[in-house]
Amino acid sequence: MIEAVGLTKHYGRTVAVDNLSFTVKPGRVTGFLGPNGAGKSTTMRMILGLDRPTAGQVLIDGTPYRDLRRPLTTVGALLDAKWVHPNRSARAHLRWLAKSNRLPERRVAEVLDQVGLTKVAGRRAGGFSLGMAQRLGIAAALLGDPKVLLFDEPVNGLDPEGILWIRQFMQGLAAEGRTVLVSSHLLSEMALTAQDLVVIGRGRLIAQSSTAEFVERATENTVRVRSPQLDRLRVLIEQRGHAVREDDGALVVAEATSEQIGEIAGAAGVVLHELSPQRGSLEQAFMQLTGDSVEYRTELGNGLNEIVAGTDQRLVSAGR
Ligand SMILES: Nc1ncnc2c1ncn2[C@@H]1O[C@H](COP(=O)(O)OP(=O)(O)OP(=O)(O)O)[C@@H](O)[C@H]1O
Repeated sequence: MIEAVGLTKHYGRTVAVDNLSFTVKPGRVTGFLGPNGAGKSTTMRMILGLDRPTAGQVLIDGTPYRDLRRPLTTVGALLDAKWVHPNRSARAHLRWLAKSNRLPERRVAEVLDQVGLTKVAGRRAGGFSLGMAQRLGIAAALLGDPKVLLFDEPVNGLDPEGILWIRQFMQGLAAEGRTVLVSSHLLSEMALTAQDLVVIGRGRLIAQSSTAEFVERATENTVRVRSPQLDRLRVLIEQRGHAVREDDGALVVAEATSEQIGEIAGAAGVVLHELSPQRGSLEQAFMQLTGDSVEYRTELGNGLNEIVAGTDQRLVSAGR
């Protein structure tokens, strides 16, 4: 479990993280989302004790990082996959990490096996592809068998196979009861990977909820319908009080279910060629809720107040 309470970080006059409170639960993959410059990396660095909060605190299983007696056995992190000596083999890199952190050497073989690098463990890490380097970074994070794992942009630049592997691996770690926090810009990927979300903008909390709830609350549910009798159908639907717009030869009906539209059509004997409920995407929900907090739009408003004005308080409290 990770608990941030009133977490704040100033760099000179820049407020990178501003009174941020959230909880990351064990047994689930939690996506950490926010536009560029939102403060995700700064928050992750504070969780890992690499940056000192200006105010507030963040606890890992109830303890601040700096008070952990053997940090790698509590929390593992992948921040930068290229952080490895290029001439060292993968095995030598992990052995060095294990030794300097007083972890048993048998863990090296175990984690290499876990991430599928056993066969190439003797090769120089500098020659690794990005996908292999990510696996090595994950192996390093797992060395101390920690209950809490942090991944900063783990799928950036990976091919589809690498992305799928990381997704399933993170879900496997969560299924073992671990706490998994993962930041990513790839929203469609996060929609598939993360059960919960913490969304921030300009250092402040925008939403904390399950992924499904986040999408549902921030986007509109519509029904798309096509018919050779489109004009007649449109009149019938509008008579029932639904807002309708036309899109590429189809009608898009707001705030309706496919059952309702099917019944309206059926009762009037109107033939349908398509009747499909449209779910909002994580991208739409994200744009809707973070639109005001994108860093380069600063000149449009008066900074942080804007985000709070655009914040859906129900989402902030949801999932607690
Ligand atoms: N060491 C630093 N010194 C000064 N300002 C910093 C420092 N680190 C971060 N910042 C500023 O703090 C804000 C948050 O940056 P941070 O890197 O945490 O955001 P992010 O959400 O990780 O962004 P991205 O998605 O682009 O990586 C930005 O305005 C950034 O310029």
